[in-house]
Amino acid sequence: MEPGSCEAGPAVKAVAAVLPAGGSGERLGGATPKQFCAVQGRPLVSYTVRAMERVSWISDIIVVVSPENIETMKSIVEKYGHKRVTVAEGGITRHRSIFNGLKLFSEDGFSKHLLQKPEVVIIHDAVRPFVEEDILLKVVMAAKECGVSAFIVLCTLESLSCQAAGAIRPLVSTVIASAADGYLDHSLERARYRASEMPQAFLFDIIYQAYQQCTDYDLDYGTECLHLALKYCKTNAKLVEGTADLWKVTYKRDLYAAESIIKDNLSQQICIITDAKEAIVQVGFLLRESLRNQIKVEAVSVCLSKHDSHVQNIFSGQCYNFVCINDKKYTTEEIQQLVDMLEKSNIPLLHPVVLISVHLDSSENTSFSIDLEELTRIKKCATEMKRKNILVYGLLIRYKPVKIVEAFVISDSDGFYAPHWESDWNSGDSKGGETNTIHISNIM
Ligand SMILES: Nc1ccn([C@@H]2O[C@H](COP(=O)(O)OP(=O)(O)OP(=O)(O)O)[C@@H](O)[C@H]2O)c(=O)n1
Ligand SMILES: O=P(O)(O)OC[C@@H](O)[C@@H](O)[C@@H](O)CO
Repeated sequence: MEPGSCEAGPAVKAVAAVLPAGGSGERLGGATPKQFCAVQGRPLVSYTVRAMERVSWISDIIVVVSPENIETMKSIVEKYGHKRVTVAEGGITRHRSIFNGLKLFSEDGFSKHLLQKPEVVIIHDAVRPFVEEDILLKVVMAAKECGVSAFIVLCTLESLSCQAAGAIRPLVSTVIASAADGYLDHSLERARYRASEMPQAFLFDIIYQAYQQCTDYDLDYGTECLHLALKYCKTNAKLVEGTADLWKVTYKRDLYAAESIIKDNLSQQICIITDAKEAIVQVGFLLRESLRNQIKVEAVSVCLSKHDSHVQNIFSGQCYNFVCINDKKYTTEEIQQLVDMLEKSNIPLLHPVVLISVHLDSSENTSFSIDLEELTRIKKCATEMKRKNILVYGLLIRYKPVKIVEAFVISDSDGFYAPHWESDWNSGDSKGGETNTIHISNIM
């Protein structure tokens, strides 16, 4: 999507992201660099790439890795279906890696992928997986706000300009300076200082020229891109308050913390799978709205067929709970097929996985024509799946064109429930255009 062509994106010609991922992770320990450590069976770097991919106005994502990890990174891109990603070769320091990533856009380093040179470039450590679109938009807009592309003029002006921005956080510990003898020299007034985090954003020409002018000392020992823009291009970055989840995975404890956050996020995700007719999908969307009202839903992807590429996404660790909607008569084959796919995908499952099989009945019957055999079959399936720690529920919905008539939930336990439904589903007629929703008021 062309950024700026819609209210969602920044009014910027093109935005790219450079993710430095070329480190060795010494402080974390272990043989595997932290960006490639598996979290829920998936490399940490893939979560950060995914976070950038979710932002439609980022046109190119450059992941910069050490030479020996180029192939590893390319296989991650392929396995998880990452798009808009180019892998670049890193350097011996973070600054050198970032510079190498930026070179892909310069005329002399023009990539064979014909990357579009960005007006604004985001720099974000690949080991900071919890980055959301709003902070990215804030730093990009802040970097753009002077918006003057007369870059050479600006760099020679004495006055500072602001074509850069960086996320900051309050300091947790006080910063002190130690004297040569190892004793306290002085401490800084903590309230006056902030921790520099990521993401950061720059007019591309600003940060590229800063790196070109960098001394080797800066490239080898520096840790702050904002400082380079100030030192070499007199560009004073705008500081943007970031959220607590922008932290960097540095030590083992950070990896454990990242794992529990990722688990919590993923356990909130649901995926609606349906290969039913359009009208049924409509009910699927109504169910989605009801679920949104009832539980915190991180992500929903509607797959129109089981062979849809979305399904591959699911089994590459994107979703962990499933709502399968179909209009076939109470089949359990679908449940078995999904469980088989889950087991074949050998992704580490968040337990328990919830699988709701929704059966829709629009027949004119006065009540559900489910017979005892069908009911027993669903319950038997649910009992078997429970041994695999997969909780299966059958949700039987009988609906008419304008309203839901009745619904039943079946689980492995004895008996079944009949939730009271107040459905103001007016089948999408033009009345007021109010959102159709299904309210599950309570379960008997
Ligand atoms: N030569 C380097 C060094 C670091 N980085 C990247 O810069 C980010 C932040 O750096 P840091 O947390 O220091 O990572 P490491 O250098 O791997 O960690 P350590 O210092 O513990 O070895 C990481 O995504 C890291 O992969 C990089 O691209 N190239
Ligand atoms: O110094 P490290 O390589 O561990 O991490 C880099 C950090 O310094 C950097 O990501 C932020 O402080 C913002 O510049």
